[in-house]
Amino acid sequence: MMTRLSVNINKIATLRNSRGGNIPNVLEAAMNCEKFGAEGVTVHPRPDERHIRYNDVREIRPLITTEFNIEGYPSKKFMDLVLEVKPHQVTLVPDGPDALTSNAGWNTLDNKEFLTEIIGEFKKAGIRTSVFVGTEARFIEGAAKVGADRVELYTEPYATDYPAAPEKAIAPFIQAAEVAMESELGLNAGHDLSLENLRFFNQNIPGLLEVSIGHALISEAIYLGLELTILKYKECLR
Ligand SMILES: CC(=O)[C@@H](O)[C@H](O)COP(=O)(O)O
Ligand SMILES: NCC(=O)COP(=O)(O)O
Repeated sequence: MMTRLSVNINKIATLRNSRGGNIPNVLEAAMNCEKFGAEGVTVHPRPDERHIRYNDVREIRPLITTEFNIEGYPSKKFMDLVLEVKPHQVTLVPDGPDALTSNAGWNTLDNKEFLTEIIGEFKKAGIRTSVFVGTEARFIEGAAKVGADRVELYTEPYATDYPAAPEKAIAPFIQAAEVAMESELGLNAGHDLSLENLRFFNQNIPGLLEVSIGHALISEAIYLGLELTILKYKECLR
């Protein structure tokens, strides 16, 4: 099965927010991602709404015909939004409110009770749950124990190490994928994946179901256009 590409459109919203007004239009961008072949749209609302806004999330939901993935820290406000909007998937990320961007996965052992309760709420609402984790086996196994359907591997360390030493960079992720499989968890991945490093990642990670990509993809679209950029990312996933 081919790995699905979910485009994170936070950066489109960040550009719009820099000026006020509605250029570029995030709703149009979400629809265009799907039109140009993305198999999903990801958003990551943050408490200060400096990227995608809560209301954007509400307005995008009815437009999505593929898969809608909402990522974020499960505060009360975030949970209420997700339960109202009912995306196909929610990805829980342990970011503090002032995080510049996501910079770590969950310690699923220390947060066992918290995550179990939250995942239970989303499960009751029929929303698939994914937990953002690093490559440590005990935290992936912990994600299964709190009831998650999937994990999303935090790929920033892979992206950083890939240019100098691809084999070394991928090794912990191959092991993590095996642990996820043994734990009967579906496998997603994201953060800093790009046209440079995506093909190698996908070729080497068994059972990869979905990647969510924003920063590099939207940046490349400035030069190539969104349609060609999405096509190029999808080629890396073949
Ligand atoms: C969880 C993850 O890696 C992404 O959601 C990333 O944090 C993008 O969010 P920003 O665009 O707000 O940095
Ligand atoms: N979950 C990762 C994501 O949505 C996008 O991360 P990035 O490509 O913006 O680093």
